[in-house]
Amino acid sequence: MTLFRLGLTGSIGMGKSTTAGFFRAAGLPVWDADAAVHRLYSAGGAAVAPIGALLPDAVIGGAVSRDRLKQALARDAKLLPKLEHIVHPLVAADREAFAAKTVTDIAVFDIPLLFEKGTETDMDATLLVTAPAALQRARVLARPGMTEAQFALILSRQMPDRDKRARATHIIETLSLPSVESGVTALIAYIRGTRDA
Ligand SMILES: CC(C)(COP(=O)(O)OP(=O)(O)OC[C@H]1O[C@@H](n2cnc3c(N)ncnc32)[C@H](O)[C@@H]1O)[C@@H](O)C(=O)NCCC(=O)NCCS
Ligand SMILES: Nc1ncnc2c1ncn2[C@@H]1O[C@H](COP(=O)(O)OP(=O)(O)OP(=O)(O)O)[C@@H](O)[C@H]1O
Repeated sequence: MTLFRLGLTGSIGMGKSTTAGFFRAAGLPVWDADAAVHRLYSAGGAAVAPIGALLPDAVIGGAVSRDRLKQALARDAKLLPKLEHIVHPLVAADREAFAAKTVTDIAVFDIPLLFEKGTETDMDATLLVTAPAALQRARVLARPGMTEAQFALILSRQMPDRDKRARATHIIETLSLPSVESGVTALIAYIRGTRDA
């Protein structure tokens, strides 16, 4: 049976990592796009040399410095597409290597920018985790070092939750841990049921 790819996404603080944990607990492998970028940027990672060729200052001690990258991105609006041109094919290759060695029937791909970057076309279905705006806000502002201004800036750069809701195949409201756990169990059973049918 071919691998069923479930793309997991949601805006900041909506509960992607927590929900991914329930899929792992149910025995499904989870690929994490943010973790893949961290691997690619770390010493020996495949993104270090090409980013160093584009921006020598962004490499410190053999690894990409995210602070230096952010400073450079703030100075030059044309830099992000160039960076994406390097990073996105490497991220896609990491994802495909993971998929190739996966032996389960379903795998979960935790991708914060799933809809923003159009990656949903590589998925068999998408799952949006969401919550009321007030709950999202309370969760994010509870994080150490997070400010109202920073939260507003991050939100302004993400696709609005209502647009993500319109695009998603499945939606789970992350109101409580037990409700998410049962939502995950039901979704896995649903996907398996549709494949067996
Ligand atoms: C800009 C960087 C250095 C910021 O790193 P940092 O550790 O501070 O934050 P983090 O990665 O969690 O991103 C913070 C927020 O920025 C937004 N963001 C990050 N990359 C992008 C992008 N390519 N386009 C739009 N928004 C982005 C996300 O909404 C995210 O919530 C880093 O995100 C980066 O190198 N991005 C380019 C690579 C990329 O496209 N990554 C996305 C996954 S493929
Ligand atoms: N179902 C839930 N019930 C109660 N609390 C939750 C639930 N899901 C997430 N939370 C809480 O909300 C906060 C954000 O959750 P999480 O880190 O999973 O979100 P995220 O979408 O991965 O965030 P980010 O986009 O910032 O990486 C955490 O404090 C977490 O404990």
